[in-house]
Amino acid sequence: MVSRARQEPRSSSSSSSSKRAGASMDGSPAPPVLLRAPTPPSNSIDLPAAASDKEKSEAAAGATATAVFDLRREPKIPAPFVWPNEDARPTLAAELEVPVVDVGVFRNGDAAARRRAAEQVAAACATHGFFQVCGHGVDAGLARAALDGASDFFRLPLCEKQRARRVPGTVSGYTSAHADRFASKLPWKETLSFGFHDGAGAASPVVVDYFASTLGPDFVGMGRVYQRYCEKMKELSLTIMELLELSLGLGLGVEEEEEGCAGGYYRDFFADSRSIMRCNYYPPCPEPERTLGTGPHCDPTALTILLQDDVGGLEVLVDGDWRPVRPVPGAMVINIGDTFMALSNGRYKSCLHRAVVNRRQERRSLAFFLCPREDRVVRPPAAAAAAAAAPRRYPDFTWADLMRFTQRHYRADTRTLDAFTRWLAHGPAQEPTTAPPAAT
Ligand SMILES: C=C1C[C@]23C[C@@]1(O)CC[C@H]2[C@]1(C)CCC[C@@](C)(C(=O)O)[C@H]1[C@@H]3C(=O)O
Ligand SMILES: O=C(O)CCC(=O)C(=O)O
Ligand SMILES: [Fe+2]
Repeated sequence: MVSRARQEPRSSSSSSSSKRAGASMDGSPAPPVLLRAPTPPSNSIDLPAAASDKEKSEAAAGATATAVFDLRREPKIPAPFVWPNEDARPTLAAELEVPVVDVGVFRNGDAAARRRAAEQVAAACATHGFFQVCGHGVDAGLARAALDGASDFFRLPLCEKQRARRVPGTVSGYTSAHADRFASKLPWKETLSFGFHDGAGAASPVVVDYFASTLGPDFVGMGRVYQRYCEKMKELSLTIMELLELSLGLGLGVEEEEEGCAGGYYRDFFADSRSIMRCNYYPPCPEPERTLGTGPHCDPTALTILLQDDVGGLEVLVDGDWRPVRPVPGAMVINIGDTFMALSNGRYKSCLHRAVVNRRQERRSLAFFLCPREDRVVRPPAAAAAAAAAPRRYPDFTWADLMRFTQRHYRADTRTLDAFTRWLAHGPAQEPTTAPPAAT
């Protein structure tokens, strides 16, 4: 039996000192706190096809209470957090060699440097779909403030965090282990998610407004940190879109390239993006080898920019093995999502990844998910199909449809895009027409 020992995190960490997981104030095991479930929305979230009969009968019976787990007080992991061995397979020790690409060349480099960066990205995206970026223009102080803001939020008492609890059917808000959505394979994490968009559609700073309206005036400072952080994330996303276009050989003409002018199909496609910011908080876990912080999945979104602290836990599936992605100080992790895989007509792959937890240290990661405006039709540029001389791999769809699919019908996992295209062919017809869940 292969040892199931989970790799312990790297020794040094700027994270807070490790806390004993699971001990309540007097040391006795703390029962999960049961709160009455919010009234299910009219179009309640269907359980994924793989849901057990028990889950479906509970849903049909309109479960009257939703367990809310305070993950810092569980001495052993409750049954719903135990994942199948296939998902929680041990980690292969070898870290994944992920190129660190200097994207600063898109602001001040020469065409040759941009081409070299594009070659690094093409090599990564043709295999595991992950690369890291430096020269991203995000001030180290802002990155630190964003990570520390996550610690400050998640250290709040559960009742305070619950003031921001997720609105059913949307991705916005606070959740502890998604216990409000799923009955099994619960992830050992808490998350806080909110939408970001700027430009013509935003009369005021939407992230500041979200924190002020959801958590109150004491949280305006935290909102300002994430407002600024999201603005820099969007800027970086558009630079990476240029880089991806160049790496796919769809790039700007030679003269535009020489002039380094911004533009291109993908950059324009996301100019009015409406993205999702998610703060992940992974408490220390009493039985890390039996659960997962985030289960195996491909991101349904277009691009993910991940800022992780130095604890480690992100893993990518490569040739059947789970390979750690080591935190590189000052760098950010980039991966392609399902929506960009469709935009590249399948030339770049949305790759399987997961997050593992450990006994001793909390871990924080900030994921910025780039998403198109809800009603934009996701369709690859003609050149993408022509260049690959391949037929269209995916049908036209809107992000609103894919978002609704992941929030109301299907738990994003390893086969989301295939399940979605099948649902598109049969599903929406029965779907009551409802406005897409607002990401903000
Ligand atoms: C559109 C989305 C759904 C999830 C957040 C995201 O913005 C992009 C990643 C998705 C997710 C993290 C994939 C794994 C399963 C999931 C349920 C989770 O563990 O949080 C997914 C997110 C979701 O809230 O549905
Ligand atoms: O926390 C991590 O390292 C990964 C999280 C992730 O994949 C996600 O939130 O989509
Ligand atoms: Fe992810």
